[in-house]
Amino acid sequence: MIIAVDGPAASGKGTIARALAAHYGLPHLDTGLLYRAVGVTVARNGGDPDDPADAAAACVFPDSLLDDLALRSEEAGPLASRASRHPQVRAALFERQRAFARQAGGAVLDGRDIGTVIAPDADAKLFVTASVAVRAERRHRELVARGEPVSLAEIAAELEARDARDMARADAPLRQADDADLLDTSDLSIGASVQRAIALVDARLKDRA
Ligand SMILES: Nc1ncnc2c1ncn2[C@@H]1O[C@H](COP(=O)(O)OP(=O)(O)OP(=O)(O)O)[C@@H](O)[C@H]1O
Ligand SMILES: Nc1ccn([C@@H]2O[C@H](COP(=O)(O)O)[C@@H](O)[C@H]2O)c(=O)n1
Repeated sequence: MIIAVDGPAASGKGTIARALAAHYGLPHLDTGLLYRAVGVTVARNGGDPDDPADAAAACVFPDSLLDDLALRSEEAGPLASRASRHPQVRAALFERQRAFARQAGGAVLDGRDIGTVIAPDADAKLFVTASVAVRAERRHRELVARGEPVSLAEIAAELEARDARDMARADAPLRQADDADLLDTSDLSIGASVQRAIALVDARLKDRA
């Protein structure tokens, strides 16, 4: 069984994807981390994430980088978003994600193009969203707890700019797949969001049985 979870930045898709993976006993891949690894590698190489050659050269990185806390920083999101616009970067990361999705027994993947490009044949697809204000508050709380001093206004502006860039790119833009279920978590707790996600996936699986 393949479950695709897509949505804009800080919508809660990673939280939901991890919970679904635990619930159904499936492995989980946070595909945003791969793009964050590319963005951070470009920066560490002294390159420009807007330059296709610099970004493509950063697609080879050690797996250990995926555990680096720098990838979870506020700066890494925009770097990833800028690098991820280039078709060369998307092509370089495609097979790794596709193979993860197709492994025996299935998987849960979250990102921006899982339901549309990486696993268009997924058994269940969720498009997780929330208002910008709610997403900014959640991300702000997270960063403050980690000791990263960023203002709420700065976070909201960064989220909006990143979503606009992710939706506007020509290759694999952020969008809800035609057959994805929309899950707006703006007014839902984490627990309620997860319960709703499980109900939506169960309904899709029942339809397919
Ligand atoms: N329904 C919810 N209610 C309150 N907080 C939530 C909810 N869902 C997620 N959060 C919190 O919001 C923050 C962002 O959630 P999460 O990391 O799952 O989002 P994401 O969409 O995967 O983000 P990213 O785009 O950075 O990968 C986290 O601190 C998480 O604990
Ligand atoms: N499937 C994906 C996943 C991510 N991206 C890009 O990476 C950025 C960071 O992703 P997070 O989920 O960690 O926030 C994101 O803004 C996208 O530009 C992608 O293109 N495709």
